[in-house]
Amino acid sequence: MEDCLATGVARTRCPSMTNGGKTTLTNSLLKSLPNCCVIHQDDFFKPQDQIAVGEDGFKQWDVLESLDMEAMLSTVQAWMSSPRKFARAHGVNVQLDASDTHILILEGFLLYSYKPLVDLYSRRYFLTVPYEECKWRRSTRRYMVPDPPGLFDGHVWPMYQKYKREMEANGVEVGKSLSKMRPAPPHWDHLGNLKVPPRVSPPVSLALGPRGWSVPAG
Ligand SMILES: Nc1ncnc2c1ncn2[C@@H]1O[C@H](COP(=O)(O)OP(=O)(O)OP(=O)(O)O)[C@@H](O)[C@H]1O
Ligand SMILES: NC(=O)c1ccc[n+]([C@@H]2O[C@H](CO)[C@@H](O)[C@H]2O)c1
Repeated sequence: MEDCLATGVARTRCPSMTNGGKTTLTNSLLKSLPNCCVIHQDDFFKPQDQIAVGEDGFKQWDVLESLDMEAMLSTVQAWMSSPRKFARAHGVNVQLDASDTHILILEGFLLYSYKPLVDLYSRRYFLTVPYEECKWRRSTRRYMVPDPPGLFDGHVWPMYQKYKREMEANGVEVGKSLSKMRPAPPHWDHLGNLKVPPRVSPPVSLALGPRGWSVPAG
């Protein structure tokens, strides 16, 4: 993540499967990175009465159509048009004496499945935990709408696998060559000096072991 600090404007993403630890990681990064904003994909769930019920009888929370991704994209664009104004409006303490570095973290479970956002990244991360660990963590969670019995195996896990397969098929999977990744645009600081664009590195996959220690994968 330290590469982001060398850039003028950096956008990074912290997606993972459900309960992969992205909120925990994001909160930790927020504490240590200057001028850092976060946008949570979960804040863009549509109202409950707009969530479709599938043939399996489950409310389809884990599909892209259950999220207002246009609204999320607009929020990202608001940050892009003025990171400083966005940070102030969201209560982030803007450090004027530091370099004019601004960082946006997008945190969510379906970030790589919405093309307009996929095209905006400058760093990508994907956290995974094994099935058993994921199922156990999920069983301890209480969402605004509690999971009905069988939701994990009947809907959550199959959708995770489906979208992950699609990501891979679309070339968004981890471990792709550098040339497939676009660098962020150059950025000028407040004195008009061109800042070095971020060094483009391949997306990083962090696989979390059963007790959550992360190791780079692939
Ligand atoms: N490194 C870790 N080791 C062990 N447990 C962890 C670790 N990181 C997160 N957890 C636990 O896993 C659970 C899910 O964590 P977190 O909320 O950060 O995941 P998430 O990916 O944001 O989940 P969701 O998709 O539901 O929003 C929490 O109970 C958290 O305490
Ligand atoms: N945040 C919510 O309102 C909500 C409601 C029902 C289910 N979920 C779950 O959140 C996860 C993503 O963080 C998905 O797996 C949803 O099932 C969220």
